Amino acid sequence: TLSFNLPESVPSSPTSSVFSDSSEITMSSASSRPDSTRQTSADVAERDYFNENPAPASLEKYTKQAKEFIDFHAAAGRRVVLVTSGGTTVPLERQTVRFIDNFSAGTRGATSAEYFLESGYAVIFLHRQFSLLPYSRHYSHATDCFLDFLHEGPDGSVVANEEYQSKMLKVLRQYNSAKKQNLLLTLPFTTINDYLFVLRSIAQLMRPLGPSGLLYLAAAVSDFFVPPERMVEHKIQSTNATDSQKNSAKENVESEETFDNFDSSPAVPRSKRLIVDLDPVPKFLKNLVDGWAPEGMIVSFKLETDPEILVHKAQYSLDRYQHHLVIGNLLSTRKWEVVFVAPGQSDKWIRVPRRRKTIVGKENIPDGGEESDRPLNPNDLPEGE
Ligand SMILES: CC(C)(COP(=O)(O)O)[C@@H](O)C(=O)NCCC(=O)N[C@@H](CSSC[C@H](N)C(=O)O)C(=O)O
Repeated sequence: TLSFNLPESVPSSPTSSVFSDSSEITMSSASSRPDSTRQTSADVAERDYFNENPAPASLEKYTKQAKEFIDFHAAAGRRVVLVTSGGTTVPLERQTVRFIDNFSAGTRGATSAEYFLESGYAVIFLHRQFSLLPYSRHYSHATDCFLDFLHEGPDGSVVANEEYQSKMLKVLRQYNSAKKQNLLLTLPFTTINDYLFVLRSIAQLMRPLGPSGLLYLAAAVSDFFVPPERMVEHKIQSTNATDSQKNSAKENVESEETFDNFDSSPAVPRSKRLIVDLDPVPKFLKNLVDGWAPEGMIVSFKLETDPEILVHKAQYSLDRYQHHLVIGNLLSTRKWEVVFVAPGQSDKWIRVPRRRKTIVGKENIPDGGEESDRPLNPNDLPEGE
């Protein structure tokens, strides 16, 4: 079983198993973090971002809910994990019609949250609105229409089909148990701005937990966004824009001038093209590790599509942010394998045996993975995955 062995200072409690596997990843509290007393460029970027972007309307409500949840479980001596899940969006208009999305169904986060709950954690599930949720993910519209699991009983009641009864009853009992014990708090986000404000607030609330607080960042987070001063109010027009719309869109057109040397499609006149000018999102992981939750246990995920760079990028992230674990995964094989990159430990690929369903499959979480020192060849995947 993979164990997050928390440092000695944490109250003794069973190690948590997140992925069932024979490997042992020991996470000890990071001791070599830079001096957090001096103002760094990350501090300046954080201050500017949160001063220049509007707090989401839900921030105060979610902060209150999270504080009550954390206080309740801290008083019970229970470990708390913040699981982030799903993709953040980057709106292109204030009255958003178009947006740039980051890929994520929420399967990784929702499944991991179930395992944390079954391992005795209290879970704050900060998730993309309408993405998969713990337990209900097994019956969500995204995978199977839940009505296909039901039929009308002889007395007109709604009955689960025989073949699904045992599994559905198990999931329902787990779900109701989590609800009854107040072990699961679900908070939705949509945009990158929602996500960053709420993440910062919750991470700061978790600070008193010290290493009993685990931050498990599985959300697919935007790296670029449209800053407020360049965000148009109304839907960007493709044709027949009124003068006022032309004027407001003019700001967008103006920015095209700076892209002259990118003009790679002369066939399409400039006025017909939409060239989007994005700024980088502050590298918030640095702020989180050094300032928001400096004593927390922090696990981030690194998503790549090129197997040649994944481990390097994961190691770079770990070296740059000095947190506890980076779980790397490739888009094409994310359901079958992940690589653990931890300080002072060799990289460890963990893979679901190909004869079984996926690492986050609906039916059977594998009772043991395979270890390897190299990624899967995407061409080796079974049909249909
Ligand atoms: C999104 C998936 C692949 C799960 O997929 P579903 O099961 O379909 O939900 C997840 O495993 C993952 O890699 N999540 C992390 C993806 C991500 O955006 N990672 C960031 C790092 S965390 S965002 C941190 C920010 N960019 C910074 O560096 O400060 C990256 O790769 O760059």
